[in-house]
Amino acid sequence: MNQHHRHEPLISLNKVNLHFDRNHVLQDISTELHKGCITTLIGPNGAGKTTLVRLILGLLKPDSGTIWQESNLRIGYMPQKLQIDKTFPLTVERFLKTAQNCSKAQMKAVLSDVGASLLLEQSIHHLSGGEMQRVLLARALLRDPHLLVLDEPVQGVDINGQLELYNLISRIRDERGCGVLMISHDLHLVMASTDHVVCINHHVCCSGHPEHVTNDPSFTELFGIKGSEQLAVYSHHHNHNHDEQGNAIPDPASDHNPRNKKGGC
Ligand SMILES: Nc1ncnc2c1ncn2[C@@H]1O[C@H](COP(=O)(O)OP(=O)(O)OP(=O)(O)O)[C@@H](O)[C@H]1O
Repeated sequence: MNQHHRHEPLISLNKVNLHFDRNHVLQDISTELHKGCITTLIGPNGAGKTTLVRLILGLLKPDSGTIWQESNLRIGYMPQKLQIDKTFPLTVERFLKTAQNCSKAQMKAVLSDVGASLLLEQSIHHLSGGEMQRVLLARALLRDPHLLVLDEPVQGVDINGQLELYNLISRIRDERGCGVLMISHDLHLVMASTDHVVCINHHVCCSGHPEHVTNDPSFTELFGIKGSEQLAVYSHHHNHNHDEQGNAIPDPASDHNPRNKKGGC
């Protein structure tokens, strides 16, 4: 077990369920987020990742199950993308102030933390993909969060920039000791920069330390990854099928069936 997991949890979900009308989007989700630990949420499109994040942010309430969080927990949230009216002139400085009432010195310090110290006076509309992600990260950090929640933090960034961003997130975790929850579609890069992986497809399919799961032959079978293939193209082999509501139905004939084989999804 990773040393970070010895920390007390920041947030603990126990058998959380959530429906949108008849769509049972989250089914009996139990997981924990820990101080100093980077947890990555992966799963196919429509699996409920963003919905789970919205629950954790307190924007949605579960239909059943409990979400416990440490008292006075501060969460810094980096959204997937922001719709900003391009006709509305907005510098990075003004944009950062929309999140938190903060001094110029605080803004400079946090921009320097994310390697974007020269951007303060720039228009938000003229930033590159990587610069925008750094500014969004800086904005989330201004709250001095105990938990940083990042929804696809490397979206719109080239491969070198993605690696840099993941390294930056690891460094921020090391320096601040905060917990990190991120949604990612890039399984390969995520494996190198995360402590804990939770794969959901409405329910938790599998979870664990990436070194443990990648050393397990059932992992390759489960995720269908080879070499540097990415999550976007992986074929998600299950040990079960899903009905139209997404409920897991074991396939009795399959050797992926948990009754027939230990471990796996
Ligand atoms: N506010 C809502 N009202 C009704 N249905 C919703 C709502 N939000 C999400 N859904 C549905 O819940 C399911 C899960 O959506 P969610 O955005 O959580 O998936 P995701 O795993 O984040 O997907 P992606 O990887 O494509 O971003 C989808 O079927 C979606 O249509």
